Amino acid sequence: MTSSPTTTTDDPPGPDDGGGTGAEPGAGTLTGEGPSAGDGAGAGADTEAGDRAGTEAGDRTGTGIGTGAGRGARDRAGNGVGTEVGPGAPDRAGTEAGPGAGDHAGTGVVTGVGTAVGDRAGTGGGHGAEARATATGVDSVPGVVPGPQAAGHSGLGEASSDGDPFAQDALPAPPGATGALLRSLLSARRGRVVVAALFLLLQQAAVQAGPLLVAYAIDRGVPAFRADDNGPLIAVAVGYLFCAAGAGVFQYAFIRASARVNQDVLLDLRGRIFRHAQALSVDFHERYTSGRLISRSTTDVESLRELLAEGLQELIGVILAFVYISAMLLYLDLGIGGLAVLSFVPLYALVRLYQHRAGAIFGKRSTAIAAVIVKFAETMNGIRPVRAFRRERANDGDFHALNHHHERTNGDAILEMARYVIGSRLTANVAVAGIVLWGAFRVADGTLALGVLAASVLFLRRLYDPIDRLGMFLNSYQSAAASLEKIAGLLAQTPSVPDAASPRPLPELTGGQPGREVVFESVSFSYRTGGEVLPRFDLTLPAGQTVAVVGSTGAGKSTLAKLLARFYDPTEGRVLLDGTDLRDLDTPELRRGVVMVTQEAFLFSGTVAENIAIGRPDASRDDIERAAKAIGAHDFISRLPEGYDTDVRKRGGRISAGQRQLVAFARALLADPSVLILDEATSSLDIPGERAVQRAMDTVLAGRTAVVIAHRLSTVEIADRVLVMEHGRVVEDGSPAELIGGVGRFAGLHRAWRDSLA
Ligand SMILES: Nc1ncnc2c1ncn2[C@@H]1O[C@H](COP(=O)(O)OP(=O)(O)OP(=O)(O)O)[C@@H](O)[C@H]1O
Repeated sequence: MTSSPTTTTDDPPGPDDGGGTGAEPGAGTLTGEGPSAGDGAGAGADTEAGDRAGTEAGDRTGTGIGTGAGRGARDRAGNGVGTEVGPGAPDRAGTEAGPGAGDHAGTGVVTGVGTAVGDRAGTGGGHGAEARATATGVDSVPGVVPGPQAAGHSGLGEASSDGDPFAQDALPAPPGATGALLRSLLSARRGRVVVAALFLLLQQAAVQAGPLLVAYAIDRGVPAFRADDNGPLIAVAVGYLFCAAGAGVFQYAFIRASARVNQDVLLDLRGRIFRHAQALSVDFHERYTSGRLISRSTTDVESLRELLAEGLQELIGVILAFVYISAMLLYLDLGIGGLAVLSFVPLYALVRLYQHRAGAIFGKRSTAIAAVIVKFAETMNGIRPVRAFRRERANDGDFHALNHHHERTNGDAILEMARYVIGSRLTANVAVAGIVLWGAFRVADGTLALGVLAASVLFLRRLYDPIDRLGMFLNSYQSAAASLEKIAGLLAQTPSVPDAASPRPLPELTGGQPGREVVFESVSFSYRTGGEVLPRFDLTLPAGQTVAVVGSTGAGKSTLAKLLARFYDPTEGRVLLDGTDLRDLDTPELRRGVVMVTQEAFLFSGTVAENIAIGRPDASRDDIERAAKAIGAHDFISRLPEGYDTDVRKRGGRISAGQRQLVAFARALLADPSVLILDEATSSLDIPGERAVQRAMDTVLAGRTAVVIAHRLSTVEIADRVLVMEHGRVVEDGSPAELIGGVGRFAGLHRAWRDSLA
């Protein structure tokens, strides 16, 4: 990324930011009430959201305490859209509200609430604003699958420093890493590689025996036959058959042996990519989109497959043929052999030139196909905002450009190959013509046997034929080298949140201890790509306390939560869990101790029961059902076609956002962590759904330390303590009653919310 991260808190809402929407009657008031108003454009992308991030980018703009006001607006306006906008719908609010904001004044009253508040503001506000929203969408959360506007341009926007607008933000492989990767892949199966090479050697020997037998037949067999001795000719015929059969058998043996090596290598490589990517920290995934990871483990691995399956065989075949045929030619006749060897000089120069030029082209081609995949994946992941914002045409345009760019790089590669083939054939034909002419004169002089000339011509044809194949090899090699370099770059990444070198256990929980104490000690935090998000602070959360964190979008609530979940380590200071630095904890122990339920309540493919059991893989069906009952999810799960055994992907459409939340809560309840972090999703829940989630929340929060990033004032009321955050700082801290009774920011928000319900 060349552009600097833009936090929209520094980007005051200009006339375009929400202009069209904020001006709508009613909307202005509401957004003014909400602390979110105008800030945080583009910051809404939920960094945990992964592939849903595109949908969510900006949707959370309506979050924060202003959400209550939004709901009020809905109630007054009698417009269903308001429900979704007001509470800061994680995936529908911005999406559906956005387009209405600028385009339909009628709904603008309500939809304006959501859109004016955050980055969607741009959409309603007009083209200028859209352009800005695009920039912030990409920049404010670098690397996260961007929001709808951003998605439209991401492939183009991630320009690399080499000036290629289509280039991905590639991870450069350290020097020597590519070779080391290939060596490590092959050396693990050295024995089989040697066996395969041996078969290839034998196959080549059998193939290349042909011209020698022809020379023998012409120069010895025919004169002997004339002298009534047909033994040499019969021997040649038998030898020829024998060699042909041998070539076939060895070819088969080679293909079998090499196929096993190839399969193993690819299996190994894909496994390494998956394991490594999964082990990398959250910040890596925020930078490196899933589309690019897919590209690494599909097209890039595939190009290595081509190299191994065909390219290497070609190369070894060509090298063996060159060595063997040169030796035979020199053996048959030093002069002809010497000329043939001399012709290698211009051919070698051609090969080097091609290698050099094709290298650059293949690098671009691999990048170009990755950009196509990224664009495709992003668009499909964010299909709802794409529809809602009518991005189809713009997306078509972007995709067309990326697709064409890929096709052009492909065309360049083909042209380069054509130049190479024509050049090499020309050189080879000139060499053959010269040698034949000179050989013919020598046959006429009687200084060269006709059989030797015939065999030499056959050998020469066999010598130069593989040059095309060498081009093929170079093709696969360049393509695989470019891909391997990208894979090596990915595998060279180290987690920014490393496992503890010598992990320390957490102190045993004493009976009845409600959760664990959390201490942020002199903590400050900056994302890799931006300025300080959380200036130095100290904060203690006593064991068992339920803390609601509220504040405007971009205030740093999620960042605080992510430090506690150790998605990131603080830039300075420590986060302590019952006195132990999170960095010193064994990762499984940390994951058991601190659980974060993110807004999107992600469900994995598998059954509902399996999804709940992720919280505790050894849980019995009874445990799972007990957790679901406690949360209030049992009834809806029982009504699913196959109850707990319903596949959530196949029937995912049947599981609503609120139900997903309940499943996520049941999962958390089963995991039974001592610290639970809840990034409250409120958005697309209807009133009964919201109530169900609220009740479930009471259950899941009980008996543990809990941090809730609260978007609803009703949630805040169940907390023991409220932290109001602004610009990375806690500006108010107290019990809900204290803060409501005071004169601070929270009191104002609460009054606005109460009034909106009146
Ligand atoms: N991965 C990231 N890289 C760089 N900056 C980031 C990243 N994630 C968040 N930020 C920035 O950090 C600041 C705090 O963001 P954070 O997500 O913590 O806010 P928040 O209060 O949770 O907002 P919201 O209510 O919208 O979720 C914002 O300015 C945001 O742009």
